[in-house]
Amino acid sequence: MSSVNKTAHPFDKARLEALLNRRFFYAKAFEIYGGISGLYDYGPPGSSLQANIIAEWRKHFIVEEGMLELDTTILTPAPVFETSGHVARFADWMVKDTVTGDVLRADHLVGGVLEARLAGHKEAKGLAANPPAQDDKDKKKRKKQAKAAPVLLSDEIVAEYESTLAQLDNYSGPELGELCRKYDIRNPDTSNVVSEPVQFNLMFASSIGPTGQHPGYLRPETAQGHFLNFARLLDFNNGRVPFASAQVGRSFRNEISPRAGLLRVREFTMAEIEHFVDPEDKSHVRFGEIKDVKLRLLDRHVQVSGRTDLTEISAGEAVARGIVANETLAYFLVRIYTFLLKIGIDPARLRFRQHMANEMAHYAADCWDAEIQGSNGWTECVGCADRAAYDLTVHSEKTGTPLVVRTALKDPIVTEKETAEFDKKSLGKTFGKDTALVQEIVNALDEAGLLKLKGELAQGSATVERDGKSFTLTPALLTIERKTFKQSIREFTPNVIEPSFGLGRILYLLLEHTFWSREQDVERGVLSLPPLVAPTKVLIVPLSAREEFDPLVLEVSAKLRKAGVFSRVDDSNTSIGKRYARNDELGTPFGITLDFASVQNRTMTLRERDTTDQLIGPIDEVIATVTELVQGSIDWPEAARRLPRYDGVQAVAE
Ligand SMILES: Nc1ncnc2c1ncn2[C@@H]1O[C@H](COP(=O)(O)OP(=O)(O)OP(=O)(O)O)[C@@H](O)[C@H]1O
Repeated sequence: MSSVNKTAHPFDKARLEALLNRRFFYAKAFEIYGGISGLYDYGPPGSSLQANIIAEWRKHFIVEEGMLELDTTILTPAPVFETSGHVARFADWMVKDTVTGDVLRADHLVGGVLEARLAGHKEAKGLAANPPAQDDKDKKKRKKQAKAAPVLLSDEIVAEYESTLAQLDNYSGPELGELCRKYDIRNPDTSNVVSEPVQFNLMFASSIGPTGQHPGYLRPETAQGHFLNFARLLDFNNGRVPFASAQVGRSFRNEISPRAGLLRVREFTMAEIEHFVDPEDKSHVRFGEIKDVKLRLLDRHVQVSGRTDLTEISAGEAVARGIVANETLAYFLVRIYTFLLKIGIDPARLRFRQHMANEMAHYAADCWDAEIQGSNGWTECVGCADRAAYDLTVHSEKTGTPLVVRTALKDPIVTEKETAEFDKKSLGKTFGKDTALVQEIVNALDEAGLLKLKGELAQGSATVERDGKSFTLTPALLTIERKTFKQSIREFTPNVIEPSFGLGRILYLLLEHTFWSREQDVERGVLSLPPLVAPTKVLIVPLSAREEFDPLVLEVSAKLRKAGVFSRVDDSNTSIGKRYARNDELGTPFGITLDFASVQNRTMTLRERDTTDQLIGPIDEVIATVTELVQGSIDWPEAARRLPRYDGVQAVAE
């Protein structure tokens, strides 16, 4: 079989972006009206790719883990986000160019400028270390580089910049303003000074109903829909925890200056899981199945020292050593990891980074982000947080709805305590309208207070007082006795562990990870998408448009459809090589060629995208083989053992 060199050409982002645009994976929305930053439409291959990622996500999480699926509304009344804290705190810091008024996100500005300076420093160091220019071309290149002004920095400043970058998510607005002044950070587009950072809430406000009587927001995450339905979900799950709910849906964030394509947009699809668990038992029944899987972790202690080296450690050890807070959180980190690998993310460019203590949401107990490395550096693609009992508690307090779990205790708790019992009739006769007040005073007493009162009553009478009024009690009105209580129900608010996926970020970085160009021709881009998520699984290519091919094309299409394999026919007038090249760009993993031999002998060839190797066999055998390839039950070397290699002339792609 042919070997493939996927790294013959360095990754070229511009080439990938041109491909994605040409093949309409996605494009700026409202383009003919000039477009709006941060809004994108997905075209046919992008939509299919996203749908296939979601289908696998549903299988991997909802089906495999028996989760409860939800589809809750996007439009949300304002009180929900007032209670959840989003109205007060779901905000970023922005600065304004003091001359042009351009708006920039403060942490991104600081990060971008410091990173550029460090890159310039590295370049300047490289230039200084280089031997003198060899020829005129080299001289010109050096001159051009010098113009771009890479500046050498002192070791001290390099260390300061690196430590600032490592903690960028930690800074408050005033601290970001201070950094801008200290390091003279200006708008890179204009070199103008920027204003002091001010907070900007990222939610899109709206109003519900014709008179605007219900202010609302477009949700910035799907999570609140899970929490508000908690009582129903718990009931659906027969009153027991742990269980998880899951939802795939749109979220909206009015990002300050979205500039990174699909990585930062204003409307995006999220897939979120809320796993409700007993706060006293965060073990996971299936932890044993995954405990030996190794993860690449960047924990907070490493980051504090400004380092970024990864610890490769099994999930079991990470929990045992207290690096990951509990089994359930570690279980989800592994499940996120296996999902991302399945859809084609390169494991060498995937890590889990722990949030620093003050970077976490104020209520979170621990938080890890699955970060994927791409041409923009490391990007958070999945947040995995232990949100403790925060959300259920605040919604319950606000609405008065109990959002708790009640479980029968195996060993009931037996307690003894002094208990006051009133003779209500006599009490009413004696104290009239003050009866309730007297009861309130006695009921508010603690154990010591009740014992004191009991002693006084044993002497004949006792006096209680409030607000200058005093009341005399006798054993005929009140008795205090020691009683035994048995508690057989435990009531608690569950904690929530939340894996939250941004599908657009994953999709774009997957495209980066799978893109390469053929060694012999850099123009021939390929997307090596796994069959599992590839938009089209099989391309059917009739050698010519002659009518005698039609029945075969129909037959093969129908048989693939019956086998559940999504195929497309390309009977355009271009050469077979061009048709395959086009589908390599679309990530189609397999191609079937129908030629004259197919008509005569009922054979057809099967091509694999990455190697361009071809096999040949009877139509039904090829269909059976490609079906298994698409299902992932066999790989290409196994297919090559089943079917003879084909080196014919007509159907070869090159
Ligand atoms: N503006 C956005 N565009 C695309 N995806 C996003 C955006 N904001 C968040 N996401 C996705 O949603 C996931 C969960 O959201 P979360 O609130 O944890 O992100 P975040 O910490 O606010 O992200 P960031 O710090 O990058 O703005 C993220 O891991 C990411 O994949």
